[in-house]
This record gives sequence, structure tokens and C-alpha cells, in this order.
Amino acid sequence: MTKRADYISWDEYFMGVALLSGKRSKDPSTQVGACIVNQQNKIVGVGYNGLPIGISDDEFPWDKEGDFLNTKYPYVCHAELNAILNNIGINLEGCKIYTALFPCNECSKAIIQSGIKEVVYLSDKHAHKESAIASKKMLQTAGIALRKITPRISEVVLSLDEKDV
Ligand SMILES: O=c1[nH]c(=O)n([C@H]2C[C@H](O)[C@@H](COP(=O)(O)O)O2)cc1CO
Ligand SMILES: [Zn+2]
Repeated sequence: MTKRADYISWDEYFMGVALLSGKRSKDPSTQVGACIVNQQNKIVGVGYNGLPIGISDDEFPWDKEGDFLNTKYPYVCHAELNAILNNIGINLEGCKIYTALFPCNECSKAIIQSGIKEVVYLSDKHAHKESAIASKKMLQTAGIALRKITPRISEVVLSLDEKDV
């Protein structure tokens, strides 16, 4: 027998884990996931956008508009920051972070400080926003590699039906 040819690449695998993590998000508008990988291609942290530990998803707002304190923005912890903070307890120097959305300026500060050296992303749809411009300026100045990936496959389908296992 010859080996399978349609296995997923490392980039597709880690971006897939980032996207799967985003499925845990309670944000009704935007679900983001992130996955941190070390130099041996081992996953060392994952995260998604959500409220900090101990803060109820049901009591805090998910609104995008209105009085700032009644929106999600002051409370939600971004996927990238969560992945950094939730890491398995190692130094992230030299790691890569896979994230569906190009990181904002606040997450980029944490990425730089943590020692992560590469940001791999799928979408840069907020590139025109000042936060994204500031983010890119910081990451580039700090010498972090930025890599937008275009996967060969457009989707990964997972069945949880026992007959498919
Ligand atoms: O990189 C990111 N990572 C991340 O986790 N987020 C989260 C924060 C919010 O829950 C949501 C963005 O809010 P909005 O629906 O207004 O686009 O996505 C947003 C960005 C944008 O850069
Ligand atoms: Zn962010």
C-alpha cells in the first residue's frame, strides 16, 4: 500500500486547530481561534475569544454597539492573548502563532513580549483600521515574520458520527 496523498499540511493542521478552537467562542458575531506551535511543530497553546475566567458569559454583554460598558469590547479576551496565557507553561521564544484573523495591536504587544517570532494568518480583513496599521508597524519593527497562508483546500470536514470513525 502506498501512503495517503491527501493528508493535510502542517499549516492546514495548525490553522485547522485554530479554527476549531474558535468554535468554542460565545461571541455571536466573530469567532476567532489561535494556536501556538513550537520549533518542533508541537502545539503549546490554544485559545479563542471569550470572557476571562470566572466572568459569566450569560451576565456580560455580547453587544457591539451602545454604551461602551454595555458592549463586549472592554471585557472580551482575544484569541491570541488567550493562547499565549493558556500555554502549557513554557517559554514561547521562537514559537509561531496561527490565527484566523490578523492580530490587533494589543495582542501584538503580547506576541512580541512573549518571544513569538512568526504570525501566520488567514484573513487581514481589518487591514484598513488604525489598530491593524499600528499592529503591523509594531510586529514588523520587532522583526516578527508575517505570513498570510492560502490553503490548498477550502475546508476540513469532521464527522462526529460513530459510523464514520
Ligand atoms: O485578532 C482578533 N482576535 C480576536 O479574538 N478578536 C475578537 C474580539 C471580539 O470578540 C471579536 C471582534 O469583534 P467584532 O465582532 O466587533 O469584529 O473578535 C478580534 C480580533 C481582531 O483583530
Ligand atoms: Zn487582539
